Amino acid sequence: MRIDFTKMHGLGNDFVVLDGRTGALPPIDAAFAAALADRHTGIGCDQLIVLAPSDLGDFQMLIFNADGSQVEACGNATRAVGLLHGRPATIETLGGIVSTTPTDTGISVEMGKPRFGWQDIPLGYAMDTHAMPVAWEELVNPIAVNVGNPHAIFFVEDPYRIDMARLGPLVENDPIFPERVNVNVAAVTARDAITLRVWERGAGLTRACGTGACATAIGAMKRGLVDRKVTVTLPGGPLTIEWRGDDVIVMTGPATESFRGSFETADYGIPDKVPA
Ligand SMILES: N[C@H](CCC[C@H](N)C(=O)O)C(=O)O
Repeated sequence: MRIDFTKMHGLGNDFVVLDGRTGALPPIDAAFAAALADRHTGIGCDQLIVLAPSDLGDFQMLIFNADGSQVEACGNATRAVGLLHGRPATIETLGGIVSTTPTDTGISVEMGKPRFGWQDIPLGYAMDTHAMPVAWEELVNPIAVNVGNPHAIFFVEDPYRIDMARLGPLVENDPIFPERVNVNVAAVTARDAITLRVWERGAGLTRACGTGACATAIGAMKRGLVDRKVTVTLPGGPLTIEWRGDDVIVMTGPATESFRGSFETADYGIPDKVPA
Protein backbone atom coordinates (compact mmCIF):
# COMPACT_ATOMS: atom_id res chain seq x y z
CA MET A 1 0.00 0.00 0.00
CA ARG A 2 1.53 3.35 -0.99
CA ILE A 3 1.27 6.03 1.68
CA ASP A 4 1.97 9.75 1.34
CA PHE A 5 3.72 11.54 4.22
CA THR A 6 4.91 15.01 5.18
CA LYS A 7 8.22 15.41 7.02
CA MET A 8 8.02 18.30 9.52
CA HIS A 9 9.79 19.66 12.57
CA GLY A 10 9.45 22.11 15.41
CA LEU A 11 12.87 23.53 16.40
CA GLY A 12 14.49 20.32 15.11
CA ASN A 13 12.13 17.91 16.95
CA ASP A 14 11.10 16.03 13.84
CA PHE A 15 8.02 14.15 12.71
CA VAL A 16 6.64 11.98 9.96
CA VAL A 17 3.01 13.09 9.50
CA LEU A 18 0.43 10.77 7.92
CA ASP A 19 -2.83 12.48 7.04
CA GLY A 20 -5.68 10.01 7.42
CA ARG A 21 -8.39 12.66 7.63
CA THR A 22 -9.66 11.89 4.16
CA GLY A 23 -7.89 8.79 2.81
CA ALA A 24 -7.72 5.42 4.60
CA LEU A 25 -4.51 4.36 6.36
CA PRO A 26 -3.56 0.82 7.39
CA PRO A 27 -3.84 0.08 11.11
CA ILE A 28 -1.04 1.92 12.93
CA ASP A 29 0.60 0.04 15.80
CA ALA A 30 3.84 0.29 17.76
CA ALA A 31 5.72 -1.85 15.21
CA PHE A 32 4.57 0.41 12.35
CA ALA A 33 5.63 3.54 14.23
CA ALA A 34 9.02 2.18 15.28
CA ALA A 35 9.73 0.95 11.72
CA LEU A 36 9.08 4.40 10.23
CA ALA A 37 10.88 6.28 13.02
CA ASP A 38 14.11 4.29 12.70
CA ARG A 39 16.81 6.63 11.39
CA HIS A 40 18.80 3.75 9.87
CA THR A 41 16.17 1.56 8.24
CA GLY A 42 13.11 3.83 8.21
CA ILE A 43 12.29 7.40 7.20
CA GLY A 44 13.55 8.63 10.59
CA CYS A 45 11.82 10.88 13.15
CA ASP A 46 11.37 11.50 16.88
CA GLN A 47 7.61 10.92 16.63
CA LEU A 48 5.14 9.52 14.09
CA ILE A 49 2.04 11.73 13.90
CA VAL A 50 -1.21 10.35 12.44
CA LEU A 51 -4.20 12.59 11.70
CA ALA A 52 -7.67 11.05 11.71
CA PRO A 53 -11.30 12.19 11.69
CA SER A 54 -12.76 13.27 15.05
CA ASP A 55 -16.21 13.83 16.60
CA LEU A 56 -14.73 16.07 19.31
CA GLY A 57 -12.61 18.48 17.23
CA ASP A 58 -11.63 19.39 13.69
CA PHE A 59 -9.49 16.24 13.68
CA GLN A 60 -7.67 13.80 15.94
CA MET A 61 -3.89 13.64 16.33
CA LEU A 62 -2.32 10.29 17.28
CA ILE A 63 1.24 10.50 18.63
CA PHE A 64 3.76 7.63 18.56
CA ASN A 65 7.27 7.98 19.99
CA ALA A 66 10.26 6.53 18.15
CA ASP A 67 10.06 3.43 20.38
CA GLY A 68 6.48 2.88 19.20
CA SER A 69 4.79 3.97 22.45
CA GLN A 70 1.57 5.89 21.88
CA VAL A 71 1.34 9.02 24.04
CA GLU A 72 -0.99 11.82 25.01
CA ALA A 73 0.67 15.04 23.89
CA CYS A 74 3.34 16.51 21.66
CA GLY A 75 3.72 20.27 21.65
CA ASN A 76 6.03 20.69 18.69
CA ALA A 77 3.95 18.32 16.57
CA THR A 78 0.81 20.24 17.51
CA ARG A 79 2.35 23.38 16.03
CA ALA A 80 3.43 21.40 12.95
CA VAL A 81 -0.07 20.10 12.24
CA GLY A 82 -1.39 23.58 13.00
CA LEU A 83 0.83 24.84 10.19
CA LEU A 84 -0.29 22.01 7.91
CA HIS A 85 -3.96 22.75 8.63
CA GLY A 86 -3.37 26.40 7.72
CA ARG A 87 -6.18 27.86 9.80
CA PRO A 88 -7.30 27.69 13.45
CA ALA A 89 -8.08 24.14 14.60
CA THR A 90 -9.27 22.24 17.66
CA ILE A 91 -7.46 18.91 17.88
CA GLU A 92 -8.47 15.81 19.82
CA THR A 93 -5.57 14.01 21.51
CA LEU A 94 -5.30 11.30 24.17
CA GLY A 95 -4.34 14.12 26.54
CA GLY A 96 -7.47 16.17 25.80
CA ILE A 97 -8.47 18.90 23.35
CA VAL A 98 -5.77 21.37 22.23
CA SER A 99 -6.21 24.27 19.81
CA THR A 100 -3.88 25.91 17.30
CA THR A 101 -3.87 29.41 15.78
CA PRO A 102 -1.42 30.43 13.04
CA THR A 103 0.02 33.89 13.81
CA ASP A 104 2.58 36.07 12.07
CA THR A 105 5.17 35.03 14.68
CA GLY A 106 4.52 31.26 14.41
CA ILE A 107 1.84 28.86 15.62
CA SER A 108 0.15 29.52 18.95
CA VAL A 109 -1.22 26.49 20.82
CA GLU A 110 -3.56 26.31 23.82
CA MET A 111 -2.15 23.21 25.51
CA GLY A 112 -4.77 22.81 28.23
CA LYS A 113 -4.32 23.10 32.00
CA PRO A 114 -1.42 21.59 33.98
CA ARG A 115 -2.02 19.00 36.69
CA PHE A 116 0.15 18.44 39.77
CA GLY A 117 -1.35 15.64 41.89
CA TRP A 118 0.75 12.50 42.33
CA GLN A 119 -1.97 10.41 40.64
CA ASP A 120 -2.16 12.96 37.78
CA ILE A 121 1.53 12.72 36.88
CA PRO A 122 1.24 9.71 37.58
CA LEU A 123 3.55 8.50 40.34
CA GLY A 124 3.54 4.96 41.71
CA TYR A 125 2.61 6.15 45.21
CA ALA A 126 1.70 9.30 47.16
CA MET A 127 4.49 11.90 47.26
CA ASP A 128 5.03 15.65 47.29
CA THR A 129 5.24 16.47 43.55
CA HIS A 130 6.40 20.06 44.21
CA ALA A 131 9.82 18.82 45.31
CA MET A 132 9.93 15.06 45.04
CA PRO A 133 12.19 13.67 47.83
CA VAL A 134 14.22 11.61 45.36
CA ALA A 135 17.57 11.89 43.57
CA TRP A 136 19.47 10.33 40.68
CA GLU A 137 23.05 11.43 41.35
CA GLU A 138 23.20 15.19 40.76
CA LEU A 139 19.57 15.32 39.62
CA VAL A 140 17.65 15.93 42.85
CA ASN A 141 14.20 16.99 44.07
CA PRO A 142 12.37 17.45 40.75
CA ILE A 143 8.98 19.07 40.40
CA ALA A 144 6.52 16.82 38.55
CA VAL A 145 3.95 18.30 36.16
CA ASN A 146 1.46 16.69 33.76
CA VAL A 147 0.70 18.80 30.67
CA GLY A 148 -1.16 16.00 28.91
CA ASN A 149 1.97 13.87 29.29
CA PRO A 150 4.22 13.33 32.33
CA HIS A 151 7.30 15.46 33.07
CA ALA A 152 9.95 15.58 35.79
CA ILE A 153 11.79 18.92 35.91
CA PHE A 154 15.21 19.33 37.55
CA PHE A 155 16.58 22.85 38.04
CA VAL A 156 20.37 22.73 37.70
CA GLU A 157 23.34 25.13 37.37
CA ASP A 158 24.03 24.28 33.72
CA PRO A 159 21.86 21.82 31.70
CA TYR A 160 24.73 21.35 29.24
CA ARG A 161 26.91 19.83 31.95
CA ILE A 162 24.45 17.05 32.71
CA ASP A 163 25.17 13.60 31.23
CA MET A 164 21.68 13.14 29.76
CA ALA A 165 22.57 9.98 27.84
CA ARG A 166 23.32 8.27 31.17
CA LEU A 167 20.94 9.95 33.62
CA GLY A 168 17.98 10.46 31.22
CA PRO A 169 17.07 6.78 30.85
CA LEU A 170 17.62 6.16 34.59
CA VAL A 171 14.93 8.70 35.45
CA GLU A 172 12.70 7.93 32.44
CA ASN A 173 12.41 4.26 33.40
CA ASP A 174 12.38 4.52 37.22
CA PRO A 175 9.43 2.51 38.66
CA ILE A 176 8.30 5.62 40.57
CA PHE A 177 6.91 6.67 37.15
CA PRO A 178 4.54 3.82 36.18
CA GLU A 179 3.99 5.38 32.71
CA ARG A 180 7.65 6.45 32.48
CA VAL A 181 8.45 10.18 32.27
CA ASN A 182 9.99 12.95 30.14
CA VAL A 183 13.16 14.23 31.85
CA ASN A 184 13.80 18.00 31.80
CA VAL A 185 17.00 19.69 33.05
CA ALA A 186 16.68 23.46 33.18
CA ALA A 187 18.42 26.63 34.37
CA VAL A 188 16.50 29.82 35.12
CA THR A 189 18.57 32.69 33.69
CA ALA A 190 16.10 35.57 34.28
CA ARG A 191 12.52 36.18 35.47
CA ASP A 192 11.47 35.59 31.84
CA ALA A 193 14.12 33.17 30.59
CA ILE A 194 14.88 29.45 30.97
CA THR A 195 17.49 27.24 29.29
CA LEU A 196 16.28 23.64 28.80
CA ARG A 197 17.37 20.22 27.57
CA VAL A 198 14.99 17.25 27.44
CA TRP A 199 15.49 13.48 27.48
CA GLU A 200 12.14 12.42 26.01
CA ARG A 201 10.17 9.37 27.09
CA GLY A 202 10.33 6.93 24.20
CA ALA A 203 12.52 9.12 22.00
CA GLY A 204 15.66 10.10 23.95
CA LEU A 205 17.53 13.40 23.66
CA THR A 206 15.73 15.64 21.16
CA ARG A 207 16.54 19.09 19.77
CA ALA A 208 13.37 20.41 21.39
CA CYS A 209 10.33 19.28 23.37
CA GLY A 210 7.24 21.47 23.37
CA THR A 211 5.51 19.80 26.28
CA GLY A 212 8.84 19.85 28.13
CA ALA A 213 9.03 23.61 27.63
CA CYS A 214 5.46 23.96 28.91
CA ALA A 215 6.01 21.73 31.95
CA THR A 216 9.33 23.38 32.83
CA ALA A 217 7.89 26.89 32.55
CA ILE A 218 4.93 25.91 34.78
CA GLY A 219 7.28 24.22 37.27
CA ALA A 220 9.45 27.34 37.47
CA MET A 221 6.36 29.51 37.93
CA LYS A 222 5.05 27.22 40.69
CA ARG A 223 8.39 27.58 42.48
CA GLY A 224 8.27 31.39 42.08
CA LEU A 225 11.42 31.43 39.92
CA VAL A 226 9.91 33.19 36.87
CA ASP A 227 6.94 35.34 35.86
CA ARG A 228 3.90 33.95 34.02
CA LYS A 229 5.34 34.51 30.54
CA VAL A 230 8.78 33.15 29.73
CA THR A 231 11.04 32.30 26.82
CA VAL A 232 12.30 28.72 27.04
CA THR A 233 15.43 28.16 24.94
CA LEU A 234 16.09 24.58 23.84
CA PRO A 235 19.02 23.33 21.76
CA GLY A 236 16.85 23.82 18.64
CA GLY A 237 15.71 27.33 19.60
CA PRO A 238 13.21 29.34 21.68
CA LEU A 239 9.54 28.87 22.57
CA THR A 240 7.32 31.37 24.37
CA ILE A 241 5.21 29.90 27.16
CA GLU A 242 2.47 31.80 29.01
CA TRP A 243 0.38 30.52 31.94
CA ARG A 244 -2.85 32.42 31.35
CA GLY A 245 -5.22 33.66 34.02
CA ASP A 246 -7.71 30.88 33.20
CA ASP A 247 -4.97 28.31 33.97
CA VAL A 248 -4.49 27.41 30.29
CA ILE A 249 -0.92 27.05 29.02
CA VAL A 250 -0.26 28.92 25.75
CA MET A 251 2.82 27.97 23.74
CA THR A 252 3.96 29.94 20.68
CA GLY A 253 6.75 29.02 18.31
CA PRO A 254 7.80 28.02 14.80
CA ALA A 255 6.84 24.97 12.75
CA THR A 256 8.46 23.84 9.53
CA GLU A 257 7.48 21.58 6.64
CA SER A 258 10.67 19.89 5.42
CA PHE A 259 9.50 17.81 2.45
CA ARG A 260 6.74 15.50 1.17
CA GLY A 261 7.16 11.92 0.01
CA SER A 262 5.55 8.49 -0.11
CA PHE A 263 6.51 4.94 0.83
CA GLU A 264 5.37 1.40 0.21
CA THR A 265 4.20 -0.26 3.43
CA ALA A 266 5.71 -3.57 2.31
CA ASP A 267 9.14 -1.87 2.28
CA TYR A 268 8.89 -1.60 6.07
CA GLY A 269 7.30 -4.99 6.63
CA ILE A 270 4.00 -3.31 7.44
CA PRO A 271 0.89 -5.45 6.70
CA ASP A 272 -1.89 -3.62 4.88
CA LYS A 273 -4.35 -5.08 7.34
CA VAL A 274 -4.16 -6.50 10.82
CA PRO A 275 -3.54 -10.26 10.56
CA ALA A 276 -6.79 -12.14 11.33
N1 LIG B 1 8.16 12.01 24.29
C1 LIG B 1 6.89 12.63 24.68
C2 LIG B 1 5.99 12.88 23.46
C3 LIG B 1 6.58 13.91 22.55
C4 LIG B 1 6.76 15.21 23.28
C5 LIG B 1 7.64 16.22 22.57
N2 LIG B 1 8.13 15.82 21.28
C6 LIG B 1 6.90 17.51 22.46
O1 LIG B 1 7.16 18.29 21.54
O2 LIG B 1 6.05 17.76 23.32
C7 LIG B 1 6.11 11.69 25.60
O3 LIG B 1 6.34 10.49 25.54
O4 LIG B 1 5.28 12.19 26.36
